[in-house]
Amino acid sequence: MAHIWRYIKREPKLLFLNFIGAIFFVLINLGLPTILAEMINEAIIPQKVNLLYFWSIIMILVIIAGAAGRVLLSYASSKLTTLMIRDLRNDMFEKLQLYSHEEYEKIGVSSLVTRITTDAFVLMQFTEMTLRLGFNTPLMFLGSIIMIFITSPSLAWILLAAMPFLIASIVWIAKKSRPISKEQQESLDQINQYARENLTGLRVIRAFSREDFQADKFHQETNHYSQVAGRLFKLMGLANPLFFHILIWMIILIMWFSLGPIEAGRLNIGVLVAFIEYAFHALFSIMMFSQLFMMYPRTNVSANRISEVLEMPISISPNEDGVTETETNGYLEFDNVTFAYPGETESPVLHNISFKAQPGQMVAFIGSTGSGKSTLVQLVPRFFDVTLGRILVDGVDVRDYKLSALRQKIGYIPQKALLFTGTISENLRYGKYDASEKELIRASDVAQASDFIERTQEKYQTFLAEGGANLSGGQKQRLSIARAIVKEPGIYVFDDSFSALDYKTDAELRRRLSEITKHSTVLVVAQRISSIRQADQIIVLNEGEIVGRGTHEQLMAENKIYQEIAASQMKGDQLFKEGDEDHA
Ligand SMILES: Nc1ncnc2c1ncn2[C@@H]1O[C@H](COP(=O)(O)OP(=O)(O)OP(=O)(O)O)[C@@H](O)[C@H]1O
Repeated sequence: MAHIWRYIKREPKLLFLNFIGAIFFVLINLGLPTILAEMINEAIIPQKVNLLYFWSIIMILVIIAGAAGRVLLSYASSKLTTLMIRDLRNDMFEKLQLYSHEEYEKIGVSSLVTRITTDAFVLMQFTEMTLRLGFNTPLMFLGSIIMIFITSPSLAWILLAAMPFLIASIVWIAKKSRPISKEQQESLDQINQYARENLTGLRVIRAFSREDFQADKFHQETNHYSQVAGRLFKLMGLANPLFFHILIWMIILIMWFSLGPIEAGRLNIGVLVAFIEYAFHALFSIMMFSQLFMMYPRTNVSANRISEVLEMPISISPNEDGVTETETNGYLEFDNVTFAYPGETESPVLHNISFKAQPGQMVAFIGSTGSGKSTLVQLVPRFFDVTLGRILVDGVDVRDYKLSALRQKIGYIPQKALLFTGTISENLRYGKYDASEKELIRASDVAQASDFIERTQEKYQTFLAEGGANLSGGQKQRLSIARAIVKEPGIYVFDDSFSALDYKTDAELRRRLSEITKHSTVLVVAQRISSIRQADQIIVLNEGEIVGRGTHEQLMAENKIYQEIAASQMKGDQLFKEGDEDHA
């Protein structure tokens, strides 16, 4: 909840206006019953028409002034709230930009989306209500109590008797609603996750005809949500009738106990009406305040979820004061690296990995699925940090770099090509926003992408739908490779990025790539031996350990696992035949 204050105190002028509006509103409302009492006693009962006009005009003026206070209050509270939610969401987004993979995995992407949207909205609603009711209802309550003791202290006990009932009901409802609110938000996370999975995996779902299965899962969760929401609504729905019941009983008691004093001439009708109004205001203030109180548990759940996002310790800090300049560019060394995924320290996925690579060289990684190839190359741009050992880039431990400077040196091409909504040229300039048209064309040429780009009507201005959905898998991969080439990095990391290319394109791309990477180090994770056979060094991984290293020829001659991989991909002589074609 400290977040709310942190944001709204940034706007002291609006906060002041809010306060003034609230005070104004309270003073006017406290004045009205007294004016009404005067009107009844002096004008209505003695039937003095002139005085009736007089008091009516006073009353209208006071009501208009009250409305102005209310407008001021609404303006200030809504403005403060919208500014708060804007800044809060921006801060959450900025924090998310700093998250490493570990933090994303801890909370989960769907939950993060709910937190930045729905939870922030819950906080916004609560803040708006607090600003609107938080000041004036306690003031109104205190003012009404004072006026009650001034107008008719003998009846004040009725109000005091009603209050414990009211407060007990509010506390009971608030207590009950807290766990239900938590369940509701968690169910919303789940709904988000199913919706996300369904939308991103639409083709697979259709190909396997699993629409009904997915729909069932979704319906089950939405049913669960509606049950939980129903329980919450019921509880909240109970509040108003309960409160009004207490109010009505209080008014009946006031009437009952005022009969005697009126008969005896100790109380007049005007004062009785004012008293009822003040008592009503006092209890109504508690009721309004209780809305905040009852909303608090739900808001608290959302506020905690937001705090978790904002206060999450970042495992890989941006290291703003780290190294930014090095003498060389592209030297890489893994020095006895062991790595376990966060929370799985007992079972490392990489063990004692050591190798060196230098500009102009290509180092390739091959091994069975799950042997740790992708994990290994992802340690270079620090998507995760090593558990033991160190990784040196240009002689400096990657942890000592300013993170952005380290990543600037690396052109990472992921397994699954991801493009952004926008034109092809915007996508290609992603790593170098000031790249010239010529640079884009050259990179696309090398990446074997220019052919299909040239065939499109708008060429480099062709608009790509979300994630590049209007392109084929191979086209996406080629653009993703071209994007890295535009950046001209010292180290290229191809994380199985040739898998969607046909053999011919793959071979041509590697040939062109070797021309432009004379001064860069190239790391390649591959499934196909044909993609890496000309590498200067091939590292064979098995269960996270290096079980062989050398050139293709050396490994074919002496490494059993490599031979098995080769045999499983194609018959030996076929492999050599294709290799010969490659060399030609
Ligand atoms: N984010 C993660 N959290 C925990 N374990 C993971 C994570 N990513 C991968 N692993 C595990 O690490 C091991 C190595 O995975 P990795 O993706 O590096 O293998 P790979 O050799 O690249 O496989 P493939 O060729 O199938 O892509 C696997 O056992 C995998 O289950």
